[in-house]
Amino acid sequence: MSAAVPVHEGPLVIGVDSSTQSTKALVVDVATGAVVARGQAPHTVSGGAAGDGKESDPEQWWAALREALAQCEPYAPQAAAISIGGQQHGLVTLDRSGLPVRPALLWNDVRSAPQRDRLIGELGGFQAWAERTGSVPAPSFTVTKWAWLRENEPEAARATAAVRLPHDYLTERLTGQGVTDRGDASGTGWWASASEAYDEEILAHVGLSPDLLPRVLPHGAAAGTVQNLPDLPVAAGALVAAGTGDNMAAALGLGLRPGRPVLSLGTSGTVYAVSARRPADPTGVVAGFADARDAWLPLACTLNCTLAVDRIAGLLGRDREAVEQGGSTVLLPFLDGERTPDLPLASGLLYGLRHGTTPGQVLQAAYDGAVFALLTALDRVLDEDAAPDAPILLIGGGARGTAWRETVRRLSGRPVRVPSAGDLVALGAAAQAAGLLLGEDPAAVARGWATTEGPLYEPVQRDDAALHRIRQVMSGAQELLGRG
Ligand SMILES: Nc1ncnc2c1ncn2[C@@H]1O[C@H](COP(=O)(O)OP(=O)(O)O)[C@@H](O)[C@H]1O
Ligand SMILES: O=C(CO)[C@@H](O)[C@H](O)COP(=O)(O)O
Repeated sequence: MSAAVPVHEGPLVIGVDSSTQSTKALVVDVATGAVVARGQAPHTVSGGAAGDGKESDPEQWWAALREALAQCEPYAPQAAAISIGGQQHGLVTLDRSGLPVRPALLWNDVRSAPQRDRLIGELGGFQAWAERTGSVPAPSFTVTKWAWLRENEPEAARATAAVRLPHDYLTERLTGQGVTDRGDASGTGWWASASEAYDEEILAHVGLSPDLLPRVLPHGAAAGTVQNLPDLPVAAGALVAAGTGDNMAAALGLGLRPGRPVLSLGTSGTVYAVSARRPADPTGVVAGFADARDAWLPLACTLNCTLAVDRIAGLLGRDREAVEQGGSTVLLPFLDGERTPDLPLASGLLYGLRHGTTPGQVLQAAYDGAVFALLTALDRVLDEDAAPDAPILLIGGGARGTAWRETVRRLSGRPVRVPSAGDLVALGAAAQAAGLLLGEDPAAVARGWATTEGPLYEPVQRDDAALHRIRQVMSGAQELLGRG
C-alpha cells in the first residue's frame, strides 16, 4: 500500500485495474482525486496444455481483487461506488452455476490465428469486417477464441452457459448482473460498431447464442450494487459502475480529448486517441474500439512490450536501464508472436551483430524494436486534423523507466509527457465510479483531478536512421517472420 492520505474531503470511490500481470485497486477521494489507499496482487499466466497459450484462472482474478482491496482497508469499506477496468478481449466461459468451465483464454494467446484467418475469409474479408465491427479481428479478439474453443475443446464450448470478458466477470461477481459496456464489447468481434449492438449474424456463424452474452449498458448506467459478500472489504449496497476495458479506462482516467495521443507500455504496448469519428481501418492495424463514453478509441496494440524487453535484459544479464547507444543492431522482440505487425507465428529476431556490438546496444535495440511498431501506428490513430506536435502521454508500468521514455522521445521526435499519477487504468475506473455517484461525465471528473500533470520532456531530433534500419530488417525478413 502506498503512503495513505489520512484525511479526505469528499466521498470515496474504488477504481480497479485487473490487467494481465496483476490487480491494482485504488481508493480515491472524489473531491480531489487524491489516492487514499492502494493495493496490488499478482496474477499467474500459464502456457496452456502444450505450453503454447496464455491462460489465467478467473477465480484468481477474484482472489487478487479481494487481496488488493484488503490492502486498502480501512478505506475500501467506506467507498460509495466501485468500478472495474480489465484486460480486454479475454474469453471467460462459465457453466450453469457461474463457475469457469476452463481457464480464460487471454488477449495475447495467438493459438486462434487459423480461426481468425478463416473468419475473415468466411465473412467477406478485411474491408467487410472493418465496416461491420470497426476492426479486422486479430487473434486477440474474443470471437476468434470462441471459434478456437469450439474446434479444439468442443465439450468445454458445449458446457458454456455464459460468456464474459474479464471485467464483466468481476462486475458480475460484485453485483450478480451479467452486464458489460460498449468499450469492452467493441473488442469482442461480435459487436457491430455501426449499430452499436451484438451482430447476430457473426454470432450465428460461430454458433454462439446472444443469450449467453452480457447486456451492453448505455454510457452512464449503473451495473448494480455490491451484493452481500462477507469476504470482500466493500460495503454491500455500494454502487457499481459498468466498468470497461483497461485502455478505455485509462482514456477516462486521462480525461482524454481528441488529438491527444497516448502510448501505454505494459504487458501490451498500445497507442490510441479519442475520436468523434467511428474508425474502420481495413488494413487491420488500427482496431476501431468504442470508448467508455459515447465516442471512439482507435487503437493499435503490440503483444511484446515490457515483458519482452525485460526478458531480453535478463538473457543479457543486464539491468533494464543498462542500455548503450550506437551500433546498428536490430532486434525484433516478437517473443510471443506479434499482433502489430500482424505476425502471430513470428519469434524474436536479432540482426546486424558486429564484433564491436555491446550487450547494452543489443538491449537498446530491443527497446527500439518494441516501440517502433507503436510509433508507426501513431498517425493512424490520430484524426487527420490533430496537431503533429501534441505531446505523447506516456503511461503504464514502463513509463516509469528512463530507457523506455528516452526511446519514445528519440524514435518519435515528439514531446513526451509522463503523468505523475500512476495507475491510470485504476484511476479511470475510479473516475467512472465517481461519475456514476455524482451523475457527471467521468472524463470531466478526471480532468478536475488534473491526472495528466507531470513532467514534460521536450522533443529531440528523431532518429530516422534507426527507424529505417528496423523497417529494412522487417521487410527483408517477412518470410521468416510469417513462418514462425
Ligand atoms: N521502474 C520501472 N521501469 C521500467 N519498467 C517498469 C518499471 N516498473 C514496472 N515496469 C514494467 O511495467 C510492467 C508492468 O506494467 P503494467 O502496466 O502494470 O502491466 P499490465 O497492465 O500489463 O499488467 C512490467 O512488465 C515491468 O517491466
Ligand atoms: O489487447 C489489448 C488491447 O486491444 C491489450 O491492451 C489488453 O487490454 C491487455 O492490456 P495490459 O494487461 O497489457 O494492460
